[in-house]
Amino acid sequence: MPETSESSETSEPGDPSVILSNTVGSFPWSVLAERHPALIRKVRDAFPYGPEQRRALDALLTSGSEGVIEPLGAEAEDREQWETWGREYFGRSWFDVPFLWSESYFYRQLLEAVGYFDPGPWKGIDPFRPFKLAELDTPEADEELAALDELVLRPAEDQEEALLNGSLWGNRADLGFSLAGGVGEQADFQLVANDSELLRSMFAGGTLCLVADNAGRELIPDLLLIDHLLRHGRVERAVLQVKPYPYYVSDATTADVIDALRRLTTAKGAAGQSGHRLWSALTDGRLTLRAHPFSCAPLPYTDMPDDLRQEFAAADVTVMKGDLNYRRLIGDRLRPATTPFVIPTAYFPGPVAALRTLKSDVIVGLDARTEAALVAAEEQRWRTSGTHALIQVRT
Ligand SMILES: O=P(O)(O)OC[C@@]1(O)O[C@H](CO)[C@@H](O)[C@@H]1O
Repeated sequence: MPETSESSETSEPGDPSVILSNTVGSFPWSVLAERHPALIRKVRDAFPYGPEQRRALDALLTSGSEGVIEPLGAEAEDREQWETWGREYFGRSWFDVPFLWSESYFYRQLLEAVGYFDPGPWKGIDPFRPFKLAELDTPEADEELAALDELVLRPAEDQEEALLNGSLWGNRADLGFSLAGGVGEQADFQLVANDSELLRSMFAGGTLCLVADNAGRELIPDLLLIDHLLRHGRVERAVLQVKPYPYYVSDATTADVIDALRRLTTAKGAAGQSGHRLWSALTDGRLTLRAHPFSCAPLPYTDMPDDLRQEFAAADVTVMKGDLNYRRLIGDRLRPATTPFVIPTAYFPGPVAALRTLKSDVIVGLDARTEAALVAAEEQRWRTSGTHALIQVRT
């Protein structure tokens, strides 16, 4: 089993333990101790930030590895919000508080360091944008879009299956996905749970809420799937939830949706047509964007505010994309992998599906044989390697 720690302050009686980051060598520890410093250096190199921002980035580097969690600056508009979300963690080591919380707060602090929210020249400059844009501009992205020309010649059902797979595998760590490959041969091989038939039976003309994950080469297939579902009357309306500000490096914001749409509308053939249809769907309201502040909250969806709860309740099906949304949907806690998916999602106010490649320790809904086979083949590496995926549904 992956290494975890238990904290009497974070685990309710009878509940599985909340994942912390204080076990050296564990996955969460590696994210804080290795990934975050590497990301700070990457961002530092990607922009000609002045001395003030560089100093702040260096301070975050030091704080993250050997310091304690500090509150946001007095002028930060969301200072109070973050206090509500976890003032008890201020003054503690980043490694000793829930992994979900410290990871989220790291991104908020990184934006603080580069002046993303401050009045001034760097306001609103997404520190991750160069990496997101680069993904849209690759020969692989061109090939994937060109492959749509053949896909649209196939029966609508096959297209839907391929696009669902494209959306799922777009979430892979390497962001590779293939719309062309026979309907997901490789994907099926690596799926550890597959409720795709059930999910597709829920596309029955109502409202789809798709909670987006990454921009770039994950968002493109998400948009293509939405276009297909709208075009074929599989859903009447779609709501695409994105992040209100840059988060977890590549999470999609409204600006990223626009970049992805531009990439589509300027493509030739079927991809271009799809882009134009999506553009119209946004303008006539069949597709709407939402960027709720809770989308960047360091908390599980069990704690969502009422207005967001109502939004999910109004959807006929909500599709949660990606690993982080999965952690937030079921709670960032270690449960037995065979726990039925319906148990940790019972609170969710409507039918919900998870489309996720496995990139962190949490998982539920496996059958015992699948888990045993995975462990026999890979010990626990399958949980975090990004080479396995799942589609799980709670009706
Ligand atoms: O939500 P995504 O994009 O699928 O994955 C995000 C993610 O891999 O990033 C973290 C590491 O930084 C993991 O803990 C996490 O779940």
